[in-house]
Amino acid sequence: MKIALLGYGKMGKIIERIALDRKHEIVLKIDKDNIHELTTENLQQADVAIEFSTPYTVLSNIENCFKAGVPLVVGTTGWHHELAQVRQECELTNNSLIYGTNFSVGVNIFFYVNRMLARLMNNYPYYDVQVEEIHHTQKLDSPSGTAITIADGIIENIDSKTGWKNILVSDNSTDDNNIKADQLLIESHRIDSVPGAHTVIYDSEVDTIEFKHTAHNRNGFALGAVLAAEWIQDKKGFYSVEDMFNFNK
Ligand SMILES: NC(=O)C1=CN([C@@H]2O[C@H](COP(=O)(O)OP(=O)(O)OC[C@H]3O[C@@H](n4cnc5c(N)ncnc54)[C@H](OP(=O)(O)O)[C@@H]3O)[C@@H](O)[C@H]2O)C=CC1
Ligand SMILES: O=C(O)C1=N[C@H](C(=O)O)C[C@H](O)C1
Repeated sequence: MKIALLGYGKMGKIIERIALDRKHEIVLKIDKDNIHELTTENLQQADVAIEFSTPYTVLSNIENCFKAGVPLVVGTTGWHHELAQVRQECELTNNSLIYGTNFSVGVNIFFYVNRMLARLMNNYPYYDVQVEEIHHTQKLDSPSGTAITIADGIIENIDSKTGWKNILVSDNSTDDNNIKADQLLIESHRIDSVPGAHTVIYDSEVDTIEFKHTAHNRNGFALGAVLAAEWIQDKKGFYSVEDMFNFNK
């Protein structure tokens, strides 16, 4: 399979290594300094594009892939408020896209069990629940996309929570730290070099239950993105990583 990498930072470089190990070919690498090479003609050399750039650049990269008619894996986070519009455009133009806040197998198992756990905990309303995420200090978005997916899985299943609120603990400028009872707190921490850790905490007067995923490195995210590229290359339509893992089947 011929792959175009849109974003050649921490993730792009690991995706390249894993794609080559799996006998794929990298035909285009786009980063900030060679963005002029992102032409329809160059994109059309690829069977699939894998996008891990920034929340500010992802939408125009998606647009360019739609114009070129190249199937696309989007791992970038921080743009999902635009999901409905991108989906509509993908379907109208008969293109293909798979997106996910986290492509690792372990986190997708975590997402699934998180929803089941929330359904169970809804019967025990004396436990309050919150989400904690820790990432490296270069991360541009907060809360993490993964934390938002976890929070959505809780809010869908716990009657007492109707929305989430983020507090970036290292950000001293946050002065509104009041959390209402129906808000799910997502606490974000930024610590040098941490690839990503997410914890769901159920706390009562008598005990605490913690459910935690820790990424030891970025290899799991990158392998998942390459698997997604293999999965999407001959499909049409708009998919999430959940469609690929399909744990409910
Ligand atoms: N879904 C998942 O499984 C995962 C998602 N992510 C997400 O992926 C994204 C990238 O993460 P990561 O690789 O760690 O970040 P990096 O900052 O290491 O890499 C992003 C790269 O994109 C480059 N870039 C800037 N503008 C453009 C553009 N217009 N087109 C293409 N590339 C551009 C940046 O260049 P420059 O530095 O010169 O600006 C940088 O090299 C983030 O949103 C992160 O949250 C991360 C891990 C897993
Ligand atoms: O920026 C990162 O590094 C990561 N971003 C994704 C997110 O926002 O959830 C996935 C992973 O946690 C690493």
